[in-house]
Amino acid sequence: MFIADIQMHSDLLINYHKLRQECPEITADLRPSSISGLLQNNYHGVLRSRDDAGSRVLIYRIGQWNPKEFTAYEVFRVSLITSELIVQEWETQRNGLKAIFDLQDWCFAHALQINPSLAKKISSVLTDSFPLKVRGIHLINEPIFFRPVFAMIRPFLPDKIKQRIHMHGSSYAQSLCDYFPKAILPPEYGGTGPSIDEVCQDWTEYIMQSEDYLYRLSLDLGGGDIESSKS
Ligand SMILES: Cc1c(C)c2c(c(C)c1O)CC[C@@](C)(CCC[C@H](C)CCC[C@H](C)CCCC(C)C)O2
Repeated sequence: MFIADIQMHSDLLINYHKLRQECPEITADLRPSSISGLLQNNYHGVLRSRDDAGSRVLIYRIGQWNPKEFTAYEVFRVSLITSELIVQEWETQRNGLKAIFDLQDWCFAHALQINPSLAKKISSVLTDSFPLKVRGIHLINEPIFFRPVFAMIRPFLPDKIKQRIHMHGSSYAQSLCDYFPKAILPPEYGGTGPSIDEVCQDWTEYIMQSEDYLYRLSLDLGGGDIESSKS
């Protein structure tokens, strides 16, 4: 073990707790009931099968997020919930994750929700405040006016992460298959796997079943409104 490694790991731990303390809007209560509307709308799913590298593959569909109904903080909470669940899996600890963001129907109302402080939090979880290896970020259907938002996040990202971000535009059905096996991708994304609706419904069910675990996590980490459990 090298001193540099120990330093890196303790920074990660410190940053993880800092995120939980500084941003209770996202982290105070990880029970999925507060964001069940997003989940029921099939905003998010995790593919049943891993990719060839053993990474978990997560899909987010921005078009399923109604910005009048849910804030960006609540949308962020969905990612945190999934992250807390998959970080328990040893294969994910070892092989990390890849995320596909479908930005179809990204509009001005979404862009307005992403302020510089949130942009910083997004880059911070990708970089050094959550113990998951981010092995790839794939943006598809990104419209022109997503660029100013990405320009807010980008400067905070280290080169290592920047290099793992891929923009596919609208011809993603071809190019996603260069990164993921066809057999695991839903047909909506150019694959032959289960449909995106099935993927989202299965993962929603899993999140809902994990409600108790997520609640206990909120208590143990004591971020905000919920009383710390001192038993
Ligand atoms: C541990 C972990 C977390 C917690 C996480 C993500 C990943 C890959 C993680 O490993 C990705 C999504 C994110 C950063 C939450 C994002 C929530 C916002 C409100 C979504 C809006 C849409 C973004 C403007 C789209 C672009 C984002 C990429 C450049 C990451 O949460």
